[in-house]
Amino acid sequence: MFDYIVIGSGPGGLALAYQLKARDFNVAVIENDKWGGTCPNYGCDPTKAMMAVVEAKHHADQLQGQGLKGNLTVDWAAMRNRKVEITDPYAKQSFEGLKANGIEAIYGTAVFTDDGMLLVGQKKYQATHYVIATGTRPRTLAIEGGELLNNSNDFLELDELPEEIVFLGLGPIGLELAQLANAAGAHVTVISITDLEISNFQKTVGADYLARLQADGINFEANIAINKVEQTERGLLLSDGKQFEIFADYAVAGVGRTPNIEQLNLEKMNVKSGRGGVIVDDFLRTSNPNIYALGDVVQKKRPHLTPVSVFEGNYLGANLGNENARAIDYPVIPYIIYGPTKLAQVGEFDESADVSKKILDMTNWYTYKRIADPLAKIVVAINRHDQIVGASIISTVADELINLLTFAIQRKISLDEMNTMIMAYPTVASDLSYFY
Ligand SMILES: Cc1cc2nc3c(=O)[nH]c(=O)nc-3n(C[C@H](O)[C@H](O)[C@H](O)COP(=O)(O)OP(=O)(O)OC[C@H]3O[C@@H](n4cnc5c(N)ncnc54)[C@H](O)[C@@H]3O)c2cc1C
Ligand SMILES: NC(=O)c1ccc[n+]([C@@H]2O[C@H](COP(=O)([O-])OP(=O)(O)OC[C@H]3O[C@@H](n4cnc5c(N)ncnc54)[C@H](O)[C@@H]3O)[C@@H](O)[C@H]2O)c1
Repeated sequence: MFDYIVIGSGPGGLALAYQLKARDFNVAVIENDKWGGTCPNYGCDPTKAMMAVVEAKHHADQLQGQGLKGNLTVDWAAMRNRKVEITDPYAKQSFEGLKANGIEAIYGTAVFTDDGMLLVGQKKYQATHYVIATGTRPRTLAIEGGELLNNSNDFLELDELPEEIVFLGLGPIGLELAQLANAAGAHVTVISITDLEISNFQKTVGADYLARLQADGINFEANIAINKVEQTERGLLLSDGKQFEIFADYAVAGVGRTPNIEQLNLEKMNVKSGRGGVIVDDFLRTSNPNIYALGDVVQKKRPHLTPVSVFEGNYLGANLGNENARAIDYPVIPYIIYGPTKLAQVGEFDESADVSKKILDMTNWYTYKRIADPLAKIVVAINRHDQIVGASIISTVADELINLLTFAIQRKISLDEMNTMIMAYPTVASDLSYFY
């Protein structure tokens, strides 16, 4: 009998398991795929390991004729092999880490049984409390020939890069994978079911971002709902049943993710769920008092990101079994779409009498001139206390700047306070006081 069984060994489940173990609870983690979950095996880490190569090429391209000579090319197979070398050891290390820390690591698919226990293979396990941390998987499209579409996992495993690739979806998966394929020499088209607008980002920087990708050679098609995929002699044929048709050697659906809940038998345990996943309250409790849920598998408005799952894991790790548990209180959450140019956003932009918004073109600031960044822009929202409350950035180094602004927003740092600090120059941090 365990105190806690955590179902799913992703970043959220692991953060929780280690915290509970440190509090001397008897803990088990169950995993039915690669230890460590989506982020290190199929998500953040593999994509960003490959993106590092693409970023280096773009940086060199930007300095062509300004001291650098000679064109660089991206070698897909070598880039993929590097990704494998970096990320492959993680699953084993993750499993061994659990064992070394006295956490029971059980391999197999967990299914709740009628008597409130968990069945994994032929064996039953019992705990006082269970935590569902089973994440999501790629969403499939229920269209004719939908099985001919690949997903992000398939794409990242490709040994050779097909020549003509179509991506469906204008989310981070479609946009990031399209940039990897394009940089490695494929002819890439991204098909959006909506207008060409990146949702949740400030419009001006979102439009700049798409223009950058177009300038890099990616084609975009807007307001097209693909409803049929066929295998033809010329390759895959994707069509919308009206006028639109496109041939491709390979097609990837980046159309969102589906919560991993069907296998669990949640109805038996009276755990309520919706289309977005398991329903929880502000204490991450499900409708069953003995079962909690965290991470991507939870139906929530907040973004599905590794640091959010870890935050929830840490929250439960500190609060489970604690009579004075406090409701979860999320900080502001930064969000990035990666690429050689990054799009990053944090905070709120609701303009009111209290909040004003300004757009600064930073392209000619020394920070960006030095690295020959072709476009650097920020939208900042400032309140009447002279505190930054929102920031939306496009630049090569937006991933660095967004975290500093996250800190400034979360800590409510005003211009006066910012000016009490000295930042190393020239860095993105040395520009911070210019945003007020
Ligand atoms: C291509 C891609 C790129 C991404 N890039 C980023 C990024 O740059 N930055 C970022 O912050 N986030 C990124 N994400 C999102 C990030 O990977 C997830 O938010 C994060 O992994 C969620 O963690 P989790 O612990 O909630 O779930 P997961 O990491 O999904 O872990 C859940 C685990 O539960 C297991 N499981 C499921 N059902 C069962 C069962 N019945 N029994 C046993 N085990 C089960 C699964 O196999 C899985 O290993 C990316 C995702 C993808 C797909
Ligand atoms: N940089 C990052 O942090 C990062 C990178 C990759 C993935 N992720 C996470 O992975 C998750 C999944 O990403 P995603 O891009 O698949 O999902 P998403 O939900 O962000 O975007 C899905 C896209 O698919 C489109 N779409 C929906 N139905 C469609 C259809 N029938 N045909 C064509 N297009 C359709 C939507 O309009 C949208 O543009 C997200 O939760 C995200 O947080 C994060």
